[in-house]
Amino acid sequence: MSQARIIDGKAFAQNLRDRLALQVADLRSTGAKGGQDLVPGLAVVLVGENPASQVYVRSKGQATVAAGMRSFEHKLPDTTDQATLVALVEKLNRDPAVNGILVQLPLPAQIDPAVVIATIDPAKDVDGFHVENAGRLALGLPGMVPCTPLGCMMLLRDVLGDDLRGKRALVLGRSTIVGRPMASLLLAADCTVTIAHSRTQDLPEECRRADILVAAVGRPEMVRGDWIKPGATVIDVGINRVPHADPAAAAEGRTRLVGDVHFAEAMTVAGAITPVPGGVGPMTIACLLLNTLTATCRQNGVPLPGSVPEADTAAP
Ligand SMILES: NC(=O)C1=CN([C@@H]2O[C@H](COP(=O)(O)OP(=O)(O)OC[C@H]3O[C@@H](n4cnc5c(N)ncnc54)[C@H](OP(=O)(O)O)[C@@H]3O)[C@@H](O)[C@H]2O)C=CC1
Ligand SMILES: Nc1nc(=O)c2c([nH]1)NC[C@@H]1CN(c3ccc(C(=O)N[C@@H](CCC(=O)O)C(=O)O)cc3)C=[N+]21
Ligand SMILES: [Mg+2]
Repeated sequence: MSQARIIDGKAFAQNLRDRLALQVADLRSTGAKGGQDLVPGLAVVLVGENPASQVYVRSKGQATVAAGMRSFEHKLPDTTDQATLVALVEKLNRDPAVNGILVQLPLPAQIDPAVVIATIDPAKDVDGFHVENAGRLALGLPGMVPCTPLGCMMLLRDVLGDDLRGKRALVLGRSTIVGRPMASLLLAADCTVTIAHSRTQDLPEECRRADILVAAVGRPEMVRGDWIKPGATVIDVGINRVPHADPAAAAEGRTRLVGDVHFAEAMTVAGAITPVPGGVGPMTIACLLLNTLTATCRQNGVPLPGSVPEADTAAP
């Protein structure tokens, strides 16, 4: 039986991070010569004690420092009110050492994420969640592109290159942070794009038509092998923690990560597929660093280093 190529997002992300670190070092010395502080700074704000969020925030901070950037972590209690968080974001907007701001989601129930995101200076919005950046992406204008879809797009370009053009792409999920921006990026890459969601009729059949399948539903292993077109490229965004496969381990409360795609089944049908873990997740973090570097260059009127990929939609 045929076996899909496994797309090594972890290795791709590490390679990108290595290149970004070289560019950050360059910027640091360029700035030092010109009396300018060009060291990219990323502020990450975490409200509450969600254990998964704590893990992500820690790994973002580590990746930021490893790339030679400055990391500013702000941890606020679960009981923080919206006005306090908005005031912190406004302070970060004014801080010239902070080039990128990320407010970790989800937020506690008393805080409206839309209000907080609207407060972030669009130029520092390295998540690309602000209405201005979302609108720019939808219109095909340059702006900050959400990290996860951007990372998916880099992997697709690596696998398919110019063959992306004209391909039938299906995005499963229509969230504002993954599905919708992903569809915009695929459209900008000249794919023929369908967006599917919980109201889609005959989802398996929609999936089977796709040359490119991007799954972002948050349902463990929902996409089965027989939903996939033979030879298709499958990008699995899902991060789902489920009980360990070994019943004894599961009984001890141990868990494992699975995607939204049934990986073993998909391996026998797809042409290429991202694993979970080690696929899209590491790309999200690398793209956060990329966006932080891009934001720093734009804020300081410095050209993007040549070897840094243009993170914009509009770029063909
Ligand atoms: N690797 C990474 O870096 C990241 C991974 N993730 C992961 O990606 C997944 C998706 O995240 P996110 O977009 O935030 O999720 P949301 O819950 O915001 O959106 C899920 C989408 O999937 C649709 N959906 C849910 N159930 C079904 C179903 N049974 N059939 C068809 N469509 C369905 C929903 O449809 P409707 O709109 O109709 O409700 C919705 O559009 C999660 O597993 C998340 O953990 C998220 C961010 C980053
Ligand atoms: N404002 C904001 N921006 C985000 O980008 C954001 C967020 N909030 N809230 C939560 C989601 C989720 N997310 C992930 C990032 C990295 C991995 C990642 O590195 N995953 C590893 C494994 C991690 C593990 O073992 O738990 C992998 O897939 O290989 C996963 C998920 C970013 N998010
Ligand atoms: Mg700076």
